Amino acid sequence: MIRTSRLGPFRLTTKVPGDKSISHRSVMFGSIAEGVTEIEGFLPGADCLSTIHCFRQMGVEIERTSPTSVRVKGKGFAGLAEPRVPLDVGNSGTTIRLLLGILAGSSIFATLVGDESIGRRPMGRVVKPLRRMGAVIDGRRDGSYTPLAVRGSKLTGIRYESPVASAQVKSCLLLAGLKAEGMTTVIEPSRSRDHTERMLPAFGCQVEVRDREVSLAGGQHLSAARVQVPGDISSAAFLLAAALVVPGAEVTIEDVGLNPTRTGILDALAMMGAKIQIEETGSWCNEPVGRVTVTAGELQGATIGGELIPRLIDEIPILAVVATQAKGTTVIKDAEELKVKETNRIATTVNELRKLGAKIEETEDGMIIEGPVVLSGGRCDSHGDHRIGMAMAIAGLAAEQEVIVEHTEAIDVSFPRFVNKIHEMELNQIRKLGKTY
Ligand SMILES: O=C(O)C1=C[C@@H](OP(=O)(O)O)[C@@H](O)[C@H](O)C1
Ligand SMILES: C=C(OP(=O)(O)O)C(=O)O
Repeated sequence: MIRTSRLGPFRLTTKVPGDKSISHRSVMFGSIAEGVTEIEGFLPGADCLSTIHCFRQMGVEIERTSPTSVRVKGKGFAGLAEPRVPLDVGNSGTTIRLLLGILAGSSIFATLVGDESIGRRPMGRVVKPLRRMGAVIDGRRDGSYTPLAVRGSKLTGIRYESPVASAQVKSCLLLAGLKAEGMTTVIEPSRSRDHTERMLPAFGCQVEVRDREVSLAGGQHLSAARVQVPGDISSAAFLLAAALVVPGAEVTIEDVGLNPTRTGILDALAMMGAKIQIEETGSWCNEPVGRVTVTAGELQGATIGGELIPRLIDEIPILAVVATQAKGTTVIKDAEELKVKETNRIATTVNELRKLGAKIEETEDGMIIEGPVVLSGGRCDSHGDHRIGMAMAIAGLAAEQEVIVEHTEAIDVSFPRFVNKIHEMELNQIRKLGKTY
């Protein structure tokens, strides 16, 4: 459980834990590469630890040399050992979908299970195209849901027009494509995060990107790399949002990933009139990195939809919190994908924010929020969804009464020690004459 209450003006300069998407990929690619991959800035969140656990069960030696440093002794694709027990992906959609792509073209048999939430998430979106490549996969409801079983087999490359802009679908098929005969191409309706395309070249693979189309040739081998993981912009979003719901606040996040396929949240906040300064300071393993500062100020409602959605998909719950403090109507549309995340995030965001006094309506493909409102506060629940838990805790910083968020253990999935950042904000309140404003 986390309790938060209204904050006075504060200034905070901080860093956030490593990017979840990049941390997963660094362990996966390192495991199927030849040689030793060294990862720095790894996210020690539950999801990425699930990825480590799965590869250890396939005989890969993975050493955690510090809480955020990982050494992976790669086995090459062919070196993966057949796991004797089901691979447990926990709560992680990225782990299961990318792993399916790796296993489909392997020479082993494996079963995949996850928690109750994973059991509700659609797997047909990767199982169906993988079967077209020749994969042998079975599972509950004809492979639409976990538990799943994969028997590695010979694959052939395909040209696949994905109906959804999903980096998990794209990455799964590209990983299977590495073991397939011929070319594999994935075309997306709009661009999803491109970490796979950026990281594979660092591991010695050639990937061709043309607008919404990504291709690679089968039969390529990966060789070990050094990966420095930038801070996760999706985690930073919660702290930046705090600067927008607390009058007089300012938050700076350093060393955060600024990959344009991930910075949709900064664009959306700018559309709402937020004062944002972005400074790119470098490139880590083909990923732009920098510093972002958000300063409190008046916000207006905006319409957020279309190609922006895949670039901020995980940030929509916190965007909704910010929208409660913006003047006018905010419409979030084209976001049906939210229904198949850890929870149905349209329903959980709307229901939980309403408990705190927000004016918010659910729609078929998103939500409509009216602001500004003074949130009343009260009791709400993460429903086991890390992003909902954090969004509600940040809402509490602007509420009249205390906000109590239940089931916040889930936050460890992507942002261990999130609550310490709230304490840092509290400690950094600007004090005048011994009073806290
Ligand atoms: O590829 C990834 O690392 C991710 C892709 C996104 O999911 P979809 O591909 O299902 O959109 C995102 O929501 C998830 O947090 C991480
Ligand atoms: C949807 C998420 O992750 P995953 O799909 O990997 O479970 C998330 O982190 O918000």
